[in-house]
Amino acid sequence: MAEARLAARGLVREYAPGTGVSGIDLEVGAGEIHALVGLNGAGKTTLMRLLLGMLRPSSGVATIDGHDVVTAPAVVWAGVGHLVDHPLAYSELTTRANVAVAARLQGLPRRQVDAAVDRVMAELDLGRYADGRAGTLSQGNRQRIGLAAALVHDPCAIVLDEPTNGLDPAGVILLRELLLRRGAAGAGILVSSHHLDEVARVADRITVVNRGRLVGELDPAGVDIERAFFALVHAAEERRTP
Ligand SMILES: Nc1ncnc2c1ncn2[C@@H]1O[C@H](COP(=O)(O)OP(=O)(O)OP(=O)(O)O)[C@@H](O)[C@H]1O
Repeated sequence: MAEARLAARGLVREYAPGTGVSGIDLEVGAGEIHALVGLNGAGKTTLMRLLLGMLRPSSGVATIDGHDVVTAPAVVWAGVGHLVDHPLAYSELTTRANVAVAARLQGLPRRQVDAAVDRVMAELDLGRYADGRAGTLSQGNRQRIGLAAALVHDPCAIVLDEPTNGLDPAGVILLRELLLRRGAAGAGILVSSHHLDEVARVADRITVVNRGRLVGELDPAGVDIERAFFALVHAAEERRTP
């Protein structure tokens, strides 16, 4: 069987008792869009940081294409794209220069950069801001730069934490189509969101995180996804009550 693009096995990372994540087993296969949903503070960002090697687990293993993230070689990281926390954009550089720098930092050969930058800027409708300094752009357009920077090198493992943050309805649709296109092309995509209806439109699987644990899955084709979400969360809370 093919290696999962992203996998967590028994991942634990506690900040203080009862915080962080615990006992996480998760896989994102090639061509799969896997969404994480959960209340504020549930542990989604922590899990994504562990999967990206930004945080060391207390125990357990995170892998990308079968490589432990702690020791994965550069060639593996060249196939990873992520946007976790705030989009990183150099405010004095133009939009185009920011995305080009990201492409180079992610190992794209110099001769491929211009075409890749053009392509991803078109995907995110950033063309009209290409020569504007990032520091002068709106929050939503800076988010688009962050997404373009994460995706410019055509990664096969993608991790996006609340990628619709700040996006207008047109941006949400562009992102949706982009994710579906990348998934269909074989990328494994892990995405978190608070927008259950939007998640249901793109995700193949939806996993619910509650108090640092995975507590169940939602059917993306289900009729009342909000109700199903709260049912899982409440059931998890009741199991915790002594
Ligand atoms: N650096 C840190 N130090 C201490 N506690 C932390 C730290 N980062 C996160 N936590 C705690 O770990 C838990 C999970 O936080 P995390 O940011 O992963 O949740 P989240 O699901 O991404 O939340 P949100 O939806 O609000 O973004 C919370 O209780 C949070 O307070």
